[in-house]
Amino acid sequence: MEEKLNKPVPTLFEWAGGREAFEKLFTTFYRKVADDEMLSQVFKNMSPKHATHVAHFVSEVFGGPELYSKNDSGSHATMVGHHISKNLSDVQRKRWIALLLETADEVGLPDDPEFRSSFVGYLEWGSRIAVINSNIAENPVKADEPMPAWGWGETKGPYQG
Ligand code: HEM
Repeated sequence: MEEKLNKPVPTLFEWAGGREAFEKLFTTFYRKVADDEMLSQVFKNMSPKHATHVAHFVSEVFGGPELYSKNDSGSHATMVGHHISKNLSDVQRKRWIALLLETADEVGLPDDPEFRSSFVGYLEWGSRIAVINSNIAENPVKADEPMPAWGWGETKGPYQG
């Protein structure tokens, strides 16, 4: 029992496979987005760096290195700023999540119940906030606010086994 308690807890970033895993996930995903009847319209102006930026943002939120806030010179406010006034709908949000989860299976992201529960929890949380922010005209996040952080949450992790 003691030994189990002393086991180091991996971050979601580490558990998922690190930077490479997130870059593969989002690069594959945004390729699918470009071919998707509904989402291709929403992302018609995305930059060639979009997939990498989102991969870096999520990596950092999941406990990885400061790939978005340092390497990409981004911040929580920068990310939120990209959604302001985009007028996203809940139908688009649901399609975004469905396609991303399909891609997660395709690229072999860990499929254990605990990781997937934390992952889906984050996507539900983040995507709902993105839709809310997309329907307001001013960025509510100040430039110096810290990046969000996401962990294993209430499910606890398979690392305990
Ligand atoms: C957890 C959820 C989400 C995260 C972490 C996220 C993250 C990001 C980031 C980091 C950017 C900036 C990319 C760059 O620097 O090039 C961005 C832009 C954007 N996101 Fe999201 N996003 C989320 C959900 C969504 C959803 C659900 C939608 C729509 C269905 C959406 C639509 C957009 C659009 C339209 C842009 C701007 C693209 C452009 O440059 O034209 N996002 N997002």
